[in-house]
Amino acid sequence: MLPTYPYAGRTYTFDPAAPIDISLPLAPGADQVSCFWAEPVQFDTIRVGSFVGSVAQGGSTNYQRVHVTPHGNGTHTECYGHISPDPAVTLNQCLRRFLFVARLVSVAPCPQPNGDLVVMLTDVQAALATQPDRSLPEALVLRTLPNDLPKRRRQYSGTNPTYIEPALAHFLVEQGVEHFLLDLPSVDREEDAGQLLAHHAFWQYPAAPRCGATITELIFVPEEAADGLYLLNIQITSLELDASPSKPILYPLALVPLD
Ligand SMILES: N[C@@H](CC(=O)c1ccccc1NC=O)C(=O)O
Repeated sequence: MLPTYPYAGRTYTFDPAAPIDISLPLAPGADQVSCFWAEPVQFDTIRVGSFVGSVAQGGSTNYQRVHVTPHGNGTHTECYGHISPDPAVTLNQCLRRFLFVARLVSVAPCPQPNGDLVVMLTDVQAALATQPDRSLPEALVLRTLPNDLPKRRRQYSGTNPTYIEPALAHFLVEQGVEHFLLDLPSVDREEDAGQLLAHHAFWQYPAAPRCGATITELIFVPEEAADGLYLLNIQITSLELDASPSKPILYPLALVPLD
């Protein structure tokens, strides 16, 4: 028998043995996704006296230091601490739940007169309208089209990547979406003179900060996942920082028919 999860007055089942991992791996080297001019991930072998933290080099154990840039090296989740001067606003304090109902929606960005590619509110609304149940749960996963595999390794820095229309962020707030996940480096334009309009809109910062709300960037949603409803598990590290490398996992939700 499969476990059930309640949503909107109905009961859904999911299969814990059928996870869809929508995170990108963090690995050393230049062949990994990268944005905002981050240095590649680096693992350094620790040496203390005669000890070497490498079994391959004769040590008893592998023992390495990790050099990682959460916003630039791969899938990461952030809280409004990303745009606040307060160092106490950390993701580890803001994110207190880890299981959510999510809707996956796929949308192509729209070329703008200045050449920018932008995911527009009306296109997200149109994509939602094609789904049998249009309701927006507490999480929205945005897959941009085309969903090409090179996206998993793209070097985004200096390429003016696709971003979202701030009106889309406002819409998500109105709809009560607390967790927004997308396969882009940022919800905002790479270079916008520090405006970060969509970040500010999504977190309602500084007027009324949505403390529990998170944005997860640089996900990759495999083709096998169809648009629809999922159970979403967001796993993070307990770093007391505005952001953490993260591992979002989707489980397809199946509606249990009423008898
Ligand atoms: N667009 C911003 C920079 C920015 O958004 C940013 C810079 C470094 C690391 C992450 C960033 N944004 C991520 O969402 C600016 O032009 O100041």
